[in-house]
Amino acid sequence: MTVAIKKVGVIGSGQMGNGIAHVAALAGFDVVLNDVSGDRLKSALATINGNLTRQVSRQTISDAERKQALDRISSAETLDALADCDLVIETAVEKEETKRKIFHDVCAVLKPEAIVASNTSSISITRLAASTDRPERFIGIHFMNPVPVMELVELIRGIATDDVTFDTAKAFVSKLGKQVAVSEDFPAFIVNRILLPMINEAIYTLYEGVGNVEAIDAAMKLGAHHPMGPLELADFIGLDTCLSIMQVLHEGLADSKYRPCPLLVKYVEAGWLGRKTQRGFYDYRGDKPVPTR
Ligand SMILES: CC(=O)CC(=O)SCCNC(=O)CCNC(=O)[C@H](O)C(C)(C)COP(=O)(O)OP(=O)(O)OC[C@H]1O[C@@H](n2cnc3c(N)ncnc32)[C@H](O)[C@@H]1OP(=O)(O)O
Ligand SMILES: NC(=O)C1=CN([C@@H]2O[C@H](COP(=O)(O)OP(=O)(O)OC[C@H]3O[C@@H](n4cnc5c(N)ncnc54)[C@H](OP(=O)(O)O)[C@@H]3O)[C@@H](O)[C@H]2O)C=CC1
Repeated sequence: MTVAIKKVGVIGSGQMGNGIAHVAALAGFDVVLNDVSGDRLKSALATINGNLTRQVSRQTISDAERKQALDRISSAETLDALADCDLVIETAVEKEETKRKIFHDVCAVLKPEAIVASNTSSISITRLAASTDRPERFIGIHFMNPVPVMELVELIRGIATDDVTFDTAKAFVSKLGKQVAVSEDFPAFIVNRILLPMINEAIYTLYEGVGNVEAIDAAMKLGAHHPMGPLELADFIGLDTCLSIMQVLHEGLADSKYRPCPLLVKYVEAGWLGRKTQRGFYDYRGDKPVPTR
């Protein structure tokens, strides 16, 4: 059994939030996009319009569909605007305390039957669910970046998630035209349990001087046919998010093989978070990315 989803709230309008709002609106859902920053919301709407326009120019959607999708998205700086949502997807920064505060505040305004989901990359769904008034209607819906392009969404049940919530989330993901992979609730789930240690190892390879940025990325692109090199991908994901995921793996599985590379820590401490701050393993401020090591 599923419940009807018509209106979707998206909390956090960064790269994942704008992608989730984009695909949900294109699939016919009404969307309320929330962020603490009005500037972020403006730039998220501009990004969504840019990505939709590119889809029009590639003839994957019509201009009328672009306009309808944009009309379905409203933006809000406060959580009150999410009160009549049937499903809310939190996709703010990968910090457990921030997410817990958001769930506390949003549950206070939501109708009791609304489903609450997190797009967390790594944090325990059971633990996040326990910070809400509705653990049975809480679930992990984990999209991949870039959301409009990637086919997969991981679904993660917490210990209390009920069948209706799971079936409704599954139907929602399939209405977006994406495939589901079901993961048990272990640190970083499936994709990031495998992908992030690989990225962390690439950073150790750089840290130990085995190769420079260009050599490491070229090796994995040309030698293993990865679409992006691991350092380019780390910059794309965001180095703060990469570090948070490694910390969750390290703490949650208590195994030294997940120790975040000190060089990753240093980049994050410098505020060099990758593409979103224009500097990470590459410097994006010029015409083309230049390696920083
Ligand atoms: C951290 C987590 O919790 C989980 C994660 O998400 S881990 C990250 C998972 N993602 C990846 O591993 C991405 C790896 N990279 C890739 O697959 C590819 O490099 C890529 C799809 C991002 C770009 O592909 P590309 O062939 O180099 O570029 P390009 O030809 O310009 O783009 C391919 C398509 O993606 C679209 N695209 C590229 N970047 C985009 C973006 N940021 N947003 C929206 N669409 C985008 C392009 O418009 C293009 O669409 P069409 O095929 O309809 O024309
Ligand atoms: N990057 C990736 O490849 C993937 C990330 N994820 C997960 O998605 C989530 C978001 O990641 P991503 O989009 O990359 O991060 P970004 O840093 O791009 O965006 C996060 C957004 O959340 C906003 N924000 C912070 N606090 C709040 C709050 N209290 N209420 C509302 N909005 C808030 C931030 O605003 P401000 O900047 O003003 O603080 C920012 O706009 C994380 O949990 C991440 O792990 C999942 C899959 C892939």
